[in-house]
Amino acid sequence: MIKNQTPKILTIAGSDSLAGGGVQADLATFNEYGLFGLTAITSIATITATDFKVFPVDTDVLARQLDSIRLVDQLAAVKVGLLVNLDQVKLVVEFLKQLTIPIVIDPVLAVKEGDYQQQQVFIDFYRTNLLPLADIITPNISEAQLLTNVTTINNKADLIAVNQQLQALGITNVFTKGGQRLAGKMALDLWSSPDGNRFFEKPKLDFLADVNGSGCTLSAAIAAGLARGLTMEQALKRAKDFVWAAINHSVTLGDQLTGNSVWPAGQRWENKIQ
Ligand SMILES: Nc1ncnc2c1ncn2[C@@H]1O[C@H](COP(=O)(O)OP(=O)(O)O)[C@@H](O)[C@H]1O
Ligand SMILES: Cc1ncc(COP(=O)(O)O)c(C=O)c1O
Repeated sequence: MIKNQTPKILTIAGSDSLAGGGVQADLATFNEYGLFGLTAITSIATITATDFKVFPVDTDVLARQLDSIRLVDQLAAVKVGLLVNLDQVKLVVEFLKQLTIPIVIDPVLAVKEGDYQQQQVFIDFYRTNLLPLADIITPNISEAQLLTNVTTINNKADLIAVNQQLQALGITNVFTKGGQRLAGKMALDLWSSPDGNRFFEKPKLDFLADVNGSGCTLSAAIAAGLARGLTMEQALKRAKDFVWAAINHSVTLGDQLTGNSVWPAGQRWENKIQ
């Protein structure tokens, strides 16, 4: 048998039928990076014109998916997205503890697609037990606030303050996304590492009301870059450019849906049409 050594990468996340975010975005991103993507699905999210709902997968079913992933040799990295309840967090903590590969956690605790927000008891457990296992976490501003006692984030100094609190939890790298939520002409994010703070900025794409899947795509791209052997700095820079192109080429799904779904093929498509 010919051995195909394409690097393998895992996402543990929910399904998004509109395919802006969730495992759909993750797999599409992994493909763009030339990786073979595996999935452990935690939930099914449904987005309609009026609401965002999440239906958890049974704990046993998630456990079985993780058991089959354990049979896979040499995963190159893992990304964690939407986890829905404490049992899921506990399972994922035990799974991640056995790994020695880069772990990227996107703490999906509040989404712009609806009024979904996790309970405090969940957040407390998640913060103490799951997040310190990550090589990097990628909260948006709302999530960074939920995870700390910082109540307002309006500028660079606030981003630095919130990242400091998150690092104090034992998390080595924190990448907080100002994104669309932070006022200004630039989409500004802050990476804090043991070596200090570094801002990432790109012009804000203001042609649309909302972008679905930008956070999922960014974290998947960071994990993919690390799986490809990039340094953290290189992986972040590449991911920021990648998600910018994915937003720039996002797809309008229908007049009744407020946001576009990001398209991870954006950067490749850009190169093709130039
Ligand atoms: N309108 C935009 N134009 C350019 N970049 C954006 C825009 N909105 C978000 N981003 C970038 O996309 C990435 C994901 O951020 P964000 O959308 O805030 O995440 P989330 O989906 O978790 O809320 C960040 O790098 C952010 O700066
Ligand atoms: C399964 C799932 N995870 C995460 C998200 C968050 O997406 P975003 O990347 O827009 O933060 C969504 C949003 O639709 C989702 O459906």
